[in-house]
Amino acid sequence: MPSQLLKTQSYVNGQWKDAQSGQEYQVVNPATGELIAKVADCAAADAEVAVELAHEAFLSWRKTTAKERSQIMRKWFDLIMTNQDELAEIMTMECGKPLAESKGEVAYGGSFIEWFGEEAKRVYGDMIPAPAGDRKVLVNKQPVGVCSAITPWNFPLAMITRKCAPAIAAGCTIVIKPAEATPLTALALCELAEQAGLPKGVLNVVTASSGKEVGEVLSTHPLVKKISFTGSTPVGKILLKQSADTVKKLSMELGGNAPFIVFDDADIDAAIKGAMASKYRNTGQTCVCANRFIVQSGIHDEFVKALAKASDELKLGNGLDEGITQGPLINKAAIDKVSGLVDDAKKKGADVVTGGEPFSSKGGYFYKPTVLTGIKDGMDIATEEIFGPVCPVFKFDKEEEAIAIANDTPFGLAAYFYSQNLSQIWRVADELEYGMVGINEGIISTEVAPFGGVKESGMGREGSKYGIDEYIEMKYLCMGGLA
Ligand SMILES: NC(=O)c1ccc[n+]([C@@H]2O[C@H](COP(=O)([O-])OP(=O)(O)OC[C@H]3O[C@@H](n4cnc5c(N)ncnc54)[C@H](O)[C@@H]3O)[C@@H](O)[C@H]2O)c1
Ligand SMILES: O=C[C@H](O)CS(=O)(=O)O
Repeated sequence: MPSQLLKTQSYVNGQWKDAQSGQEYQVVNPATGELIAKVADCAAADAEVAVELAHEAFLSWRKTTAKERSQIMRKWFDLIMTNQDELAEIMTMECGKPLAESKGEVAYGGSFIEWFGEEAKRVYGDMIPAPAGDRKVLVNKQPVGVCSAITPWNFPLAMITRKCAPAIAAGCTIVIKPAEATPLTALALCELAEQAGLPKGVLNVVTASSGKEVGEVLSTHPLVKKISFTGSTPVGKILLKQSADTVKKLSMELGGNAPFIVFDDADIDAAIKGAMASKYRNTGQTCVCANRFIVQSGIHDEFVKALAKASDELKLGNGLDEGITQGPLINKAAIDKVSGLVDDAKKKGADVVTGGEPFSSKGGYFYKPTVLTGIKDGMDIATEEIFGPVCPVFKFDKEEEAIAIANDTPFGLAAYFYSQNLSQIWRVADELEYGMVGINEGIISTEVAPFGGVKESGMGREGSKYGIDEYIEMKYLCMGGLA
């Protein structure tokens, strides 16, 4: 187990701190159930101190030049990539994803620091042609102030850097509460930020066994001007309500229910490749995983057969072991949720083509890769975000049916479809009510593109040239009295 980067205390104002209460909580490996570490279990008082110190740091950090911020961020990115293996090992131990996926996430998460370190130098204001000769009209862009972030367990590094990178690049400071299940990767990031020269109080991580108490401070404290949340829609709604009294700037990256439509003319090999990549990434535990397979009747049976065959070839086990391509689910509650959805579907008439039950392994929370057909309205799996390695397959005949099924959800994060007909591609891309659409591609996330959803999948965008705007306020200056 890597020692240099393994930290178990909160990181506040450049110091490693126990919770004021002295309380700790256990972080366990979901593949084995073994204890990895005991971590500071902070509460409201710890979060309040972090916010106040982040505010103090903001008063000086906002006065640094974009170039100074950019140079520190570049060093931080370089250190993350130098420590990629160690960070990946910590990540796999606490969240279970196979080591190769963890290494990929380190590079993906690091790319937000690299990207926004560059974007820092391109936050341009405006000089607007004035409506009268006695004045100048300008727009000045300034950092929002102290930000807070609350993040999920499934991408323990990337969901943090996708928020702290634009915030820090813009000149803000930030207080982060990582998911209770995966605090160690977040704390390791702080160690590397300190080595890169990030001043104290700019990046702060407050660990806690529950989000409620610390989250309440981070969503109501008057010194916090912006909250960025990534997680489930129900929790996002709680934070939206809690943030209202102080009218905070908001970014919400919430739940998904991605349709994966396959038309008769699709390249079936490409569709299977995309389906496997999208569905089984992080053992089906990502917000953009294909959640419903909607397959045209002409290609349905061939697609189902190929999907089941590829699913059977996945190798379940401890993500640290060689050749493992499917890790555990994050905890017992996740196993119970996925089992409940599959059992409900079976009871209501779905057929199990492969899988359909937990995979018994000592201490770990494993579920067999599963393909179900005959999915109908009324089955819970037809509407719920599965967050596990299960492929429910709907069959359709006409294009408009597929679009209606795909859009029939309160969610609107990612959608995918496979077709080789250009007119159909433009028609379907226009009609899908989602923030992001993969066309003949199952893996679409990148730091250069705007990531985010519509409807109850959230608001705002992360990454891309748009991502830094979430941490900027525009100030209009009218310079009058000029002869
Ligand atoms: N849209 C995206 O970019 C994106 C990315 C990753 C995950 N997700 C979504 O996140 C969910 C899975 O992640 P999860 O299980 O960690 O989600 P979750 O909503 O249960 O927890 C997310 C974070 O919120 C905190 N939290 C929980 N209750 C809280 C409360 N009352 N007040 C304040 N904070 C609270 C948790 O401690 C955790 O840090 C899925 O719905 C997935 O779709 C979305
Ligand atoms: O789970 C949600 C993440 O945002 C997925 S991704 O890493 O951005 O594709």
